[in-house]
Amino acid sequence: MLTVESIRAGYDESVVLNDVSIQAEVGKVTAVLGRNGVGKSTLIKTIAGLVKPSAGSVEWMGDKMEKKAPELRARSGIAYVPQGREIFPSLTVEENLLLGLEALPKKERTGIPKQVFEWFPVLLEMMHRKGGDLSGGQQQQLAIARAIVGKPKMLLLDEPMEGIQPSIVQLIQDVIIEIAASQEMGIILVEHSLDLAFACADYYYILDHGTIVSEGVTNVAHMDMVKRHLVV
Ligand SMILES: Nc1ncnc2c1ncn2[C@@H]1O[C@H](COP(=O)(O)OP(=O)(O)OP(=O)(O)O)[C@@H](O)[C@H]1O
Repeated sequence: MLTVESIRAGYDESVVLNDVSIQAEVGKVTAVLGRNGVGKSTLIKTIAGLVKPSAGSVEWMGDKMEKKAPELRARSGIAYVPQGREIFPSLTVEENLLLGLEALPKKERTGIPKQVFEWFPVLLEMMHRKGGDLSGGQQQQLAIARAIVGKPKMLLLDEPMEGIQPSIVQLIQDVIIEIAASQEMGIILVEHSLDLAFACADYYYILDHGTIVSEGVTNVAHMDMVKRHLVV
């Protein structure tokens, strides 16, 4: 279980998140929704350790995390895939994936798990191409796959479907659902599209003006109410 409790965080003088609390479970997809600029990425970066909170706590599998460096959080099973497909463009697909193994202890680095290519077959076809030569959708698949090879227990995905063609959006959604169903990983999905989030998440939180204004299970009954929070 990942528990974010009463987090206050931001940049320099500006407070972006104020008293934000969320929980995410292994085996479940937890969506963080909200309009542009409300602080979704800041929340996920606070969990990953890239933004330091000025108050509140982040607890992961019983350990306090808020003072731990991003590398230590990664080693404890929290993987972060930032917005904008940050892969290494001059390295091949294979080299990018091998770098993902670095999150594991040395003795567990036994090669790229085959499952990754079952989820993202295009990466097998493109193994020896440079990351920078892949399409946007292929780069996004590589970014997610690179996180998965490190066998995280909680995967933080920041708008993984943004600007991607519909067929790849569907594929990424299917993989997100399968990953959670495997019960070995949880996912926190930052998303601004209600439809995409509700298509794969079990539970949702809505951020607005730096606080959580609504949360619940992702069922049809909640959709209208959620929509009201998301319209500008
Ligand atoms: N590095 C930074 N330095 C200063 N301010 C920042 C920084 N990153 C984000 N902000 C500001 O913090 C606020 C929240 O940004 P954040 O990226 O967390 O929102 P978001 O909900 O993820 O937005 P989007 O949906 O557009 O990605 C915005 O006002 C943004 O301009």
